[in-house]
Amino acid sequence: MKVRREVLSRLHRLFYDGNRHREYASIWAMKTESLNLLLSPDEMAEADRLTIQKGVPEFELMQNAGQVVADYVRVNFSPCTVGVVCGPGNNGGDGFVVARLLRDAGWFVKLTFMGARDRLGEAARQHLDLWGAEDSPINDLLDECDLLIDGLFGAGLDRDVVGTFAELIKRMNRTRKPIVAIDMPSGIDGATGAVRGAAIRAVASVSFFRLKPGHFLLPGKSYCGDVHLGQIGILDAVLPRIGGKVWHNGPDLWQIPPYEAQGHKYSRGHCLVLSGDALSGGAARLSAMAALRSGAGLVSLFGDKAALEVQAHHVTEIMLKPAPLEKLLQDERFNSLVLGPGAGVTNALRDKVLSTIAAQRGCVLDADALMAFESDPKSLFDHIHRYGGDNIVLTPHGGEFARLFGKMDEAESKIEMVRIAAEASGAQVLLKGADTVIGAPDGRVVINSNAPAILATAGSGDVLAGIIGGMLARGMSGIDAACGGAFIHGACAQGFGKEGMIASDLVAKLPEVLMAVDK
Ligand SMILES: NC(=O)C1=CN([C@@H]2O[C@H](COP(=O)(O)OP(=O)(O)OC[C@H]3O[C@@H](n4cnc5c(N)ncnc54)[C@H](O)[C@@H]3O)[C@@H](O)[C@H]2O)[C@@H](O)CC1
Ligand SMILES: Nc1ncnc2c1ncn2[C@@H]1O[C@H](COP(=O)(O)OP(=O)(O)O)[C@@H](O)[C@H]1O
Ligand SMILES: [K+]
Repeated sequence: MKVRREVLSRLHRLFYDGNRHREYASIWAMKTESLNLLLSPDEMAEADRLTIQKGVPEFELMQNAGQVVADYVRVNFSPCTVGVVCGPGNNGGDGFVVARLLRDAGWFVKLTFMGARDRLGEAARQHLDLWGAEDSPINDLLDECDLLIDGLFGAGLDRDVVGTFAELIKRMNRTRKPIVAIDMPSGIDGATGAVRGAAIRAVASVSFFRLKPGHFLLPGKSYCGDVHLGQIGILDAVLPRIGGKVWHNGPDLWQIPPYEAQGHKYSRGHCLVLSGDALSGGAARLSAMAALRSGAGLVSLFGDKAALEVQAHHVTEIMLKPAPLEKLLQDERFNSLVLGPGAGVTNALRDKVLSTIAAQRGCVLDADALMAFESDPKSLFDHIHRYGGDNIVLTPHGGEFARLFGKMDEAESKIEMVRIAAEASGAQVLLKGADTVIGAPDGRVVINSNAPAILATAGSGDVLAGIIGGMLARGMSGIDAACGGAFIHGACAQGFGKEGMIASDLVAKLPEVLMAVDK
């Protein structure tokens, strides 16, 4: 009898132990110098300043910046007449270098300088002198050139563009000629992606060292065209001093736990998804299928018996658990939950959310699970702070976000909004939309930019919640699961890549995408 108990206990350990919050080494600690790191214009200026302080001449940085842009132009365009429009600061300085290098390469180049020589910095003045040719009247340049280079404003844009400059930007856009922007399209705020008055619509933006949030946040992203990054001699070694906390999402940021040769279904977690009532079960079913396809070892729908009887007609691999949640939560193998899709805003749902948080399970709170707290969000946030939110992901769209976190200042960028929300709630906040921004309570923010507009279809958010639920079941932390989930969701839509996509097509694409992101 004793032996049998020991064997059972060993089996239990082998199968279930350590399953509940099995976390894989987070790779964020190594991300300070990642190429996915995004720097605001102020942080970028600081990187420049620190690099120059360490002995790299500004003249050389500017030369290299111009070289990167000129190389991009030479690779992507055939020799033609190029018009370089230079503004009053160092963005214009880069423009002088581009003009000279293309001229040296035998291209025909015109340049208009919209500033004053004596107000340029030393490096830009030297490069203007090296260019050394006559300024072209802007009308000639716009009429006669086939390709325009926008060197008006970059990281130094510090106010709305009005008057002559706004008019010039509009005229450049109206030519419908291809425009390559140096660093950022002039008029786009590099920190927020906002259009400051007027902005260049570029076919390409060539930037330096690290990209900026404005390259990926809307509307900025839609003004940038192809985004190209080049290295110009700014030192990675300055990055720890800058301490940037915003990243562009991609598989380098997170790791999906690998399938282990000796693994079994319980070692990949069991995800519980709350079913809506008998007439609203499709959303939860989409989440459940997405969680299972994302590699959770097991997925079960739970909820009212009447609802599960309807679900029984639709599901095969997914199990049905009519037991009350309190009872289910006594079983530690249920390590991840998805609550909200199609659930209905009720007090009962509110209680289920609070019980799940108190039981310290990984969970995704979506849609109705968020709206159940609309009148008293503090009770949700207090509970998360009390029991820990590392493995909790809130996935509001813009409307739900405003109702849960209150209307924020219009001028606040999505980055700041999400940062405030994640800190207030104590959980990861994934703010959905045409651009998706994810925040962790410690201030880390990740911008996801791979989602095509075909994702705006009924049920695609339910699939996202399910993917994240599956990732949590596999042992990823809340921030990794949220980032991984958003990226994979976008990649599924890209993989489908055509009109007519419905949410279940995303689920069908998951195996292919998971193979592709597997490292
Ligand atoms: N050492 C550096 O700082 C380096 C900077 N580089 C380039 O320099 C750029 C940043 O240079 P700066 O900091 O000089 O800034 P910018 O050249 O982007 O713009 C600053 C100038 O534009 C004016 N300005 C800003 N907003 C305006 C508005 N709305 N209407 C009218 N005028 C406006 C400012 O008064 C200032 O004269 C980067 O984007 C990059 O292209 C590169 O050369 C690499 C090295
Ligand atoms: N224009 C768009 N471009 C890219 N992604 C989008 C766009 N509109 C919506 N999405 C994405 O589609 C999903 C929609 O989710 P949600 O609003 O919850 O819809 P539903 O409730 O129908 O599932 C989110 O992941 C969102 O980021
Ligand atoms: K520019």
